[in-house]
Amino acid sequence: MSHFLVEVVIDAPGLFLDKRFDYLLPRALASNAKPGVRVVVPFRSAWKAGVIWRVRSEADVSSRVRPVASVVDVEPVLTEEQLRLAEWLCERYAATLPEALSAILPGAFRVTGGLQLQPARGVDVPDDVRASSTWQFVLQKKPDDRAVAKLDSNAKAQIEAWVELGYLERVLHVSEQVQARLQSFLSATKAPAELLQAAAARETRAPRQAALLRQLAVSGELTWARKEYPRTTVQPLVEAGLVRVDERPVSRFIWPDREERPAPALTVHQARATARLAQLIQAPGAHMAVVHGVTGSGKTEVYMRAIDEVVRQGRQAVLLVPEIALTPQMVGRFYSRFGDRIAVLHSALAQGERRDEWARILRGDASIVIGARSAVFAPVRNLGLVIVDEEHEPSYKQEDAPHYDAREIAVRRAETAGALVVFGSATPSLWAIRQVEDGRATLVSLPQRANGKPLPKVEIVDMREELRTGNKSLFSERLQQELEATVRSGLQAILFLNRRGYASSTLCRACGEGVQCPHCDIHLTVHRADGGMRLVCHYCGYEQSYSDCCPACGERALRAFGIGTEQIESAIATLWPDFRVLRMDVDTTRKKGAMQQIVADFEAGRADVLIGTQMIAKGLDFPRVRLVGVVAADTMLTLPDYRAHERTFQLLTQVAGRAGRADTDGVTLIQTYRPEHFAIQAAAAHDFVTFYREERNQRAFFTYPPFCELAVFLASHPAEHVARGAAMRFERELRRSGAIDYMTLLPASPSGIRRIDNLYRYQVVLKYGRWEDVGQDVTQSYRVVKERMNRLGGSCRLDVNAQRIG
Ligand SMILES: Nc1ncnc2c1ncn2[C@@H]1O[C@H](COP(=O)(O)OP(=O)(O)OP(=O)(O)O)[C@@H](O)[C@H]1O
Ligand SMILES: [Zn+2]
Ligand SMILES: [Zn+2]
Repeated sequence: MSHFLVEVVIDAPGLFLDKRFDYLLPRALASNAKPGVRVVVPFRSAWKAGVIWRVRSEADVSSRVRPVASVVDVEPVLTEEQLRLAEWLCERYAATLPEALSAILPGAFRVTGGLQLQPARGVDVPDDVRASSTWQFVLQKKPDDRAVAKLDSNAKAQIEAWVELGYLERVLHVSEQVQARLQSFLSATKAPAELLQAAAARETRAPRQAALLRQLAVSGELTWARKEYPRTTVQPLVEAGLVRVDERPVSRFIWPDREERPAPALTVHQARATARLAQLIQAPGAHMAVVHGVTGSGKTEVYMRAIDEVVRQGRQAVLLVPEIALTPQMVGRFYSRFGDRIAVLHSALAQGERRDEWARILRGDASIVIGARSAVFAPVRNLGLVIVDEEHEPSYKQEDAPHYDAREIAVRRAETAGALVVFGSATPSLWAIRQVEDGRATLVSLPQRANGKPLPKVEIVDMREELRTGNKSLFSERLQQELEATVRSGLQAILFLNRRGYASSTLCRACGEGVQCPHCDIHLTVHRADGGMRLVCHYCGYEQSYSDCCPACGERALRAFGIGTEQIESAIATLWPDFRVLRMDVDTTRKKGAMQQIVADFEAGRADVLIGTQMIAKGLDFPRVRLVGVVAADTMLTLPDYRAHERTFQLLTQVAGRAGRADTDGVTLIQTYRPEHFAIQAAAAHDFVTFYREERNQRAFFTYPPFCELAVFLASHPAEHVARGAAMRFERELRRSGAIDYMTLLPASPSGIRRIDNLYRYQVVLKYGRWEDVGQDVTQSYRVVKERMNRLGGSCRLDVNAQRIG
């Protein structure tokens, strides 16, 4: 007789768990032994949750293989395609299987298993035992071993004795983080005519029953509102065979009010783009397109038409947007077009909502998924289209393990499914344009704004001139004039600065020292908390109060340097006390929903000026914004990052693009100390092509992506020599491996910030052509070092296809 064996991936971190473990499946549980089903299994001396990866049938099974303890699901929570995708994640990003699993399956599906004490069944328990308070405690609480350990020694001894005597037993209890929400439905089991007849017969005797029957005759089905129809009303109808009650899972997610908005007539360019995408959708096989549409060109409408095309074919679509763009307004736009065929997946949802939306997609109840980065893993079974909007955004790359890039996952899934993948942006990344150059992607352009107006006029303001003429304010004369004019005429302005806080650092005018974080190798940032000033570390959260007394030399000569968003806010309050100002940065958006609130307030005209960091540059559509002011463009240029020029160009173009999107003409002013820089010049001229050529040449010359790929290894440890040692060991391992012929190594060195939160950080940067050539050796070397480092109390990470260094 053959046995069912299942291979289980354990849902817990730890390098030693990075494999599939064999378990025996008892015959009684065999019917739901499907890959993607959650189980609880015995593991060493405990219970662990996991997912069935594969099912095998084998004649001989070693007696050491233990049986599965509990099967949680009837239907899988992951599709076969997702399981294979998880395996691919491991290869592509040097991830472990549990890491890949946790990236794909939402945390709301987490399961825990443990033993609970409960009275044994069918055993006669003496009355004096029953009467004791300890017995009552066990009866009510069903305690696990941890809860028992907290009891006094008397009670503990008593309980152990009862277990010996067989009065109590330990039973496995499985609990889910969040359970499906079930809703009862009432449905008619007879034809309307028969229901109406039955209603008439009950009219006087049972008017409520009659009312229910008449409703069901019209609608066929109702959600069961127990206030209106109590059980005493429903039960007789069920017994009479007229009504059926069943429970079905429903989503906890509540949609905003649906506001019908007709689809606009397409502009010429939108029509052309839509037709091109429709061709690619209909063509057999997988395809890739890059939609390069200037800011305000109406890309969203083009996406909607493509999605419509795919859905009409009976296939599914996934739309990825940056987290910030997932405002209720934006989701509302899609909802008004597509109704509840949409599912949303993003971090602002409650656990239960996420779980239910995931389940709706799995059941095929939703055919359009909208979400942030992780929505790329949505459990669609018949994928026809993936759209990555604002494709250039760094947030598509996951910072923690597994360090996946949602753009690559999108390509991978489209290839597997024979679907179209679309990358849309006003400022496509060098990577995206490279796909076009290499013939892998089709370029689709939207060169004009949907409102028919020109792109906003951009002026560069030379701040060196302002200094020379004696203006020491944050705002140039020009910016002051335009700001005043804009707000006085009832329109809105956006002021952009890519740095939060009040000032970026401190400097002593007497001795030249600044104040450093005691735990990190970085200057403290000045913040203006209620009333007073504070010094804050942006890396570890350390805080201290601010005084102008220099900690190094003791002179009262400490000054704040480098402007931040808070300083702009207070400068406006001084210059124009009547302006209504909103600020959007990490500090004002920590609370859940705060970001959405700011966007909604500004959109509704409850503020004149919005001050913000890069958060405000992404795909927001505010019709009343006339002026955009970039307070200091240089802060981004000087970052120690090979993508500093690209980021500067993208941010300037995107933020400039927030101006003049509806009926007003837009004005953008860029304040800078380096007005001649090509990234600034190109952004001001809306000249993507010139920027692209210049940047492409520099990257090719110095061999940086997209002309190679980077991987960054980082070791951190409280002792500097251990961190350095691990990085050097990794480097040596690689030099000894065959992969060294296919890559360039930048030797072990301190990372951009040498110490964060008392941990020293050392890195090794790898440059290579294709991961396939080096991946196995690199992963192998990484594991060797990581295992050792884990024992030494430190940690290692390897960011494959890294978007930044250090
Ligand atoms: N065919 C059309 N006719 C009239 N208005 C349109 C049309 N298409 C889009 N719009 C409007 O144009 C504005 C800009 O559209 P949308 O937000 O899609 O731009 P976008 O291309 O995504 O820009 P960005 O890259 O700056 O986010 C929106 O207010 C939208 O309602
Ligand atoms: Zn000093
Ligand atoms: Zn710190």
